[in-house]
Amino acid sequence: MVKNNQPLGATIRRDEVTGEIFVARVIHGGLASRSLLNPGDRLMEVNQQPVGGMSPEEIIRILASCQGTVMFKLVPKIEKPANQQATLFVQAMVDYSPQQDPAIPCAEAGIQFCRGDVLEVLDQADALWWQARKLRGAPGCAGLIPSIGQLKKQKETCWWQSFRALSWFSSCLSSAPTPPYIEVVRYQRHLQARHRLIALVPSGVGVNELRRRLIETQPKTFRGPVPTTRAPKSYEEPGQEYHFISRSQFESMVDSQFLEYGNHKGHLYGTSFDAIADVLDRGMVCVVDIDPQVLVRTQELWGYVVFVKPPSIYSLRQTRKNAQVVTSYYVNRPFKDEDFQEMVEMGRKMEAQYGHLFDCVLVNDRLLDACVELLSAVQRAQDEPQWVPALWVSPADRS
Ligand SMILES: Nc1ncnc2c1ncn2[C@@H]1O[C@H](COP(=O)(O)OP(=O)(O)OP(=O)(O)O)[C@@H](O)[C@H]1O
Repeated sequence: MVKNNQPLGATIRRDEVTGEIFVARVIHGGLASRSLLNPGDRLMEVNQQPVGGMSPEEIIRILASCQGTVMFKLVPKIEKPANQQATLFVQAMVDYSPQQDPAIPCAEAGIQFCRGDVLEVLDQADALWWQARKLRGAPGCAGLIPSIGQLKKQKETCWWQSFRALSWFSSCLSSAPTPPYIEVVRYQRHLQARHRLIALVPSGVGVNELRRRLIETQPKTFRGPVPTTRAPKSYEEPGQEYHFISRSQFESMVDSQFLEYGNHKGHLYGTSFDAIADVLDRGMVCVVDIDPQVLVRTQELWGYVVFVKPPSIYSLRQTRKNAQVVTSYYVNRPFKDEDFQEMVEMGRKMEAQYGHLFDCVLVNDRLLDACVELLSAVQRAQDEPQWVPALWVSPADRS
């Protein structure tokens, strides 16, 4: 229901048999809920005009023409619906716009959300349309969001198709498709608990440099346990960013021990479970760079995923003037414009495909700024309360 273009925070429905008009739902925190309207109340009159037998559209027209106070005459529903469900917090894995969803009963009552938003679900009484509010920004009124059941029904809408594309990628590595929402809880790591694994997702834009500098700032805190077959550079200390091993040693580890491994510019690199566990068990923070498809957001690793994104081509030209790119022919050469275009394009594609898996997006523009930002993101991940998947935390540990 809308008056003077302002939603009243309620929807109505007509009983097709009796023609009676009922309040269908009342949005939590909206004007109608403050006026003590309840779902199931029978609407008799609006400003003394009987509404029985009218269509909902006619009633909305009456409301739209009302000036000042609106008086409803209602027959209240005898038993009030008790919302027994505990509040649920979910993190959206998809973008959603009610204006583009043809199935929503009232687009004005819906809320728009983006991947990564945390939503407080206040009402799940309707199996198809839940009421929720976004936690980011100023606390607003609740709105309708599709329930998980409703999302499953809506396989053909545009925004759902983009979600299916995403879940296809994730399913390359996990057999379960990505759900549209995951239940999350607020969690503060105990001081004695293992640190979260820090996973930097590269898009060819300086992840190695950032990882190296992070470890260098506090070598007793940060460690990168990546075995590699390449030779150490003059400034690299074995065991800090890399373990330098022979190809035959590497190959003997390949079958069982790696989360991910591959050939990069002629050398083998890997991320092994044991090496990560070793760093974490020493009470240090383990920092790896990893392909976004590798599942590190698990109960074992508590991965905190930082996507390192390129700035604009203009900024790349400015900041990489003196930088060298290592080509696949083992030659260092200055960056070219094609390299920058490739970085920007790669960053755009990765964000579109895997954005729902990133805890933090960091733009590697000016190197020192990016280093400071990375350090503070890593500290936040370890020391501040975080929304994490509910599956990771036992009920006794939830705050
Ligand atoms: N913000 C920055 N400003 C200037 N130079 C940078 C910046 N970030 C990285 N570089 C330089 O760019 C070059 C490539 O960086 P790096 O080797 O870390 O890239 P990478 O993302 O790991 O690339 P690849 O995935 O291809 O190995 C290095 O010479 C590095 O010093």
